[in-house]
Amino acid sequence: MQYISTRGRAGALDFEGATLAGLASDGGLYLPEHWPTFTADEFAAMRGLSYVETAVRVILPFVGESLSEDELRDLCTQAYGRFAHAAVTPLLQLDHRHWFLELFHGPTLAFKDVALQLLGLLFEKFLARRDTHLTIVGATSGDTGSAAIDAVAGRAKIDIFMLHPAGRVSDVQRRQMTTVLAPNVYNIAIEGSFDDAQALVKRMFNDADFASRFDLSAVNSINWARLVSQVVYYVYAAVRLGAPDRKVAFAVPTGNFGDVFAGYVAARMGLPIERLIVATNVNDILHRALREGDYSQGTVIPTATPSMDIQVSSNFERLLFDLGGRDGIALGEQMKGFEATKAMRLTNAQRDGAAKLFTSARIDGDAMSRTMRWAYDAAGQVIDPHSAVGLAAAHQVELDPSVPVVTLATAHPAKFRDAVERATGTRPTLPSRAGDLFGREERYATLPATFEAVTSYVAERAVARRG
Ligand SMILES: Cc1ncc(COP(=O)(O)O)c(C=O)c1O
Ligand SMILES: N[C@@H](CCOP(=O)(O)O)C(=O)O
Repeated sequence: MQYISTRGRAGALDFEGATLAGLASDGGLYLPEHWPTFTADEFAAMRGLSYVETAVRVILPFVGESLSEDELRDLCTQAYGRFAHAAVTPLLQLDHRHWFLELFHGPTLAFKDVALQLLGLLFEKFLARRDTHLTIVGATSGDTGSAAIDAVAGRAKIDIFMLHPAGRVSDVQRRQMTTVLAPNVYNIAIEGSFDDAQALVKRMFNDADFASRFDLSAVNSINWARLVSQVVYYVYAAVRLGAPDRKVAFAVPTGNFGDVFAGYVAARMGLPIERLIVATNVNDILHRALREGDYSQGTVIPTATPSMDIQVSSNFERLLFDLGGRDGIALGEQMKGFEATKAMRLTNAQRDGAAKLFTSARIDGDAMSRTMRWAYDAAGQVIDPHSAVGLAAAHQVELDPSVPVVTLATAHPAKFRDAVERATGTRPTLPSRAGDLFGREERYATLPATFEAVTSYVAERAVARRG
């Protein structure tokens, strides 16, 4: 399997190359050159499989020659062995048609662990084959950072520089990152928004000298290897609810469009998905894009769902590429226009293609809080604010009532204790696997959101680490 760039000018890479590169050299994102598919019988045969075996079946067609089936099984066994639930991503029934897919049983209590536990191991495996020392630069609105740091802390051939927006992540999220004192971990609080942090990261990749000098790589969902492991839980949940004989809908709390794009990939692989409901908070660029074709960047508004406070959704580019006939040169022009003006209109092909599978809903803070209370009173569940945005959207969108609707529960409520307590009166406690977060020393730098400040910070430390 080869991977091609959404902007059509970078050379194709195999799975190993695309994983290590992260972002393509033309600024585009990698996608497989074609979508592997499963037959209905092959999906039906997955009903009895464990999470690890489902992961092996789903991911194997994407890895090509980069990993043997046994190597992949070994990595998945290690990655998902660290989850606190035997089902890895269990399904919980909320009422007669709504389900919760709990994705937060990993070490850092958010869905990011599903992908990053595996990605950390993939990096290690691939680096053992080469004489390369990777410098990971990443941007986080709270959850990717802690999951990535947990996955790579202490690994010999990797340094990680993680940018988060200062003061805009929860205290638990920040401490999960900043109390990891491993010598290869650098946390940077950026005086700006997540979008500023993400733009700085992309600019570092687009600076060819800087990127090659330090062998940059990515842990954000711009890295294809992040997304492929997220496809697994769509399949795992859907076959348990009757797929392929029955269609299933998914409601996905969305920010960078990575998680819901993994659902799109599952659909392209043949999984019968009735609808993918894109749930945004008031930072609603995706809702406007899907409803009106207007992809224009607004100012980020801080909310009680900080991980979704995003106004430029990186993975939307992958969807536009796939829906627009995979014309990388044309998409490259469209994206350049967006980068220059902060606005773009979707083409008719992109809008019509998206409308076949996606529906969106914009959920404000009141609706989010009401849904947290509904989950508590009606279903006896304390849920996190991001998952509540997804569930509110699942309640709002009209669908055939016989279709089960699965909301992706993307974080443990204890990560957002203040918001949960405000909405429900209950303060969730941190599971013991989070450790003594509040008794540990924190370490991080605070920097202005400028390219010069961040690159000189990274360069100085990356040079020192390489000796
Ligand atoms: C808890 C939580 N929910 C939802 C999202 C949005 O997911 P995505 O960025 O893949 O759209 C994030 C961040 O990515 C998150 O951390
Ligand atoms: N919500 C994310 C933002 C980064 O998204 P990613 O999926 O591209 O890593 C976070 O928690 O950091």
